[in-house]
Amino acid sequence: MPVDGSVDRRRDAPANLGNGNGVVLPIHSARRLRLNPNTEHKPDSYDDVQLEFSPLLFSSLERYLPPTMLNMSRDAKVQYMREILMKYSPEGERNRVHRHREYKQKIISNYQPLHRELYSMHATNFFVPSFLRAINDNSESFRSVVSEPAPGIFIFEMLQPRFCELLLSEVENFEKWVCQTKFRIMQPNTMNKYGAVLDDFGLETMLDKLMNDFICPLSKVFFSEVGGSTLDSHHGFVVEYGINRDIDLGFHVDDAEVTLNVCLGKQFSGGELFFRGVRCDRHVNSETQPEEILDYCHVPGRAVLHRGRHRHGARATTGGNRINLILWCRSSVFRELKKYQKDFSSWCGECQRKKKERLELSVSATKLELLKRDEEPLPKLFLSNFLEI
Ligand SMILES: O=C(O)CCC(=O)C(=O)O
Ligand SMILES: [Fe+2]
Repeated sequence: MPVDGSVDRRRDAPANLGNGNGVVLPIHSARRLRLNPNTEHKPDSYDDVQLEFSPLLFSSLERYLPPTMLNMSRDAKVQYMREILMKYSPEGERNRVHRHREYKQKIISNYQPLHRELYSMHATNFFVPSFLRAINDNSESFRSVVSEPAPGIFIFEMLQPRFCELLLSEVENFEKWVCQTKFRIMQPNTMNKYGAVLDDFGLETMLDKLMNDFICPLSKVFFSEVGGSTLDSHHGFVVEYGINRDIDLGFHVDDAEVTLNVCLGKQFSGGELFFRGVRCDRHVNSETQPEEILDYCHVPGRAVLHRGRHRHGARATTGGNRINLILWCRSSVFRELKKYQKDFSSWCGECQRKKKERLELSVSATKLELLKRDEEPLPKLFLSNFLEI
């Protein structure tokens, strides 16, 4: 925890521009964008286009193009869409995204993956059967494999030991390459110095599938009030603790709506996660209530799923090495809507507590008022109205 005991707010990790939701404003009256996307249209792929916006954004926006433009050349469509996007994205942000794309491209075209099978989703090789079954069935069957030791913290067996081994060895191989080539890589976030961003060396597509097909079904059920039904981008990384690595992790909230944290191994002691209740921006440093305290011991292969705003930290890893896979899942829709709201009592523990307090106060004030009225003779009109009801 920082010296003043406050919660660290993590700086935005490399932002993904999302899937283009909301970029549907008419620009030229002659060539207006559609209000609703043409879901039947199969957009072009823009993967090879080296521009300041994500290729996915172009593909999504293409569905909103005026019908007359759909059969135009890809270059013409790019030019038109880029003009629109430039109007909505500040220059600093565009440059940052552009530089980050170049950085990733440089890594991906030089780094030779060790285990290619990790780079696309092979669900039956990655996940334990109980998890797969629960996802494939329905929301009722999640409940049988998931435990909830404190409200909003869900624990379940997720990854096969073999998958954990392969991922650990891929990360080791990547770090060896970084060391040999002296490539300067970005740290996973503002607080973890050790570890690597998996999205940056080619695992982005696989992690996107992990979020969409395996985390979204759970977060729709468990976290719908914080954007769990509209997750549309992620930041995926591993964190490493032990000797010559990070020791612990201070009290913080994640830059995520929903966080998946799975222990990959290896052997370690200590490193427990501690949770202290969910908070909105305004209440992030408010007191913890006794019922909000939970300590959790990591077990390899086992996952913890929680709201990004659930305040937490990790205690010192006192022996061995601990490596965890973290997937911060974000919802651009939720972030946009949040700007217009003040009351977060559907998920912030402190907003809830304050609301309850206000309600109790107003109930006792009403009771007092009624008692006072009881003592006075009731006016006729009031009495007859009352009797009619
Ligand atoms: O070390 C852990 O398990 C927690 C990591 C974490 O909270 C984070 O990276 O956001
Ligand atoms: Fe975290």
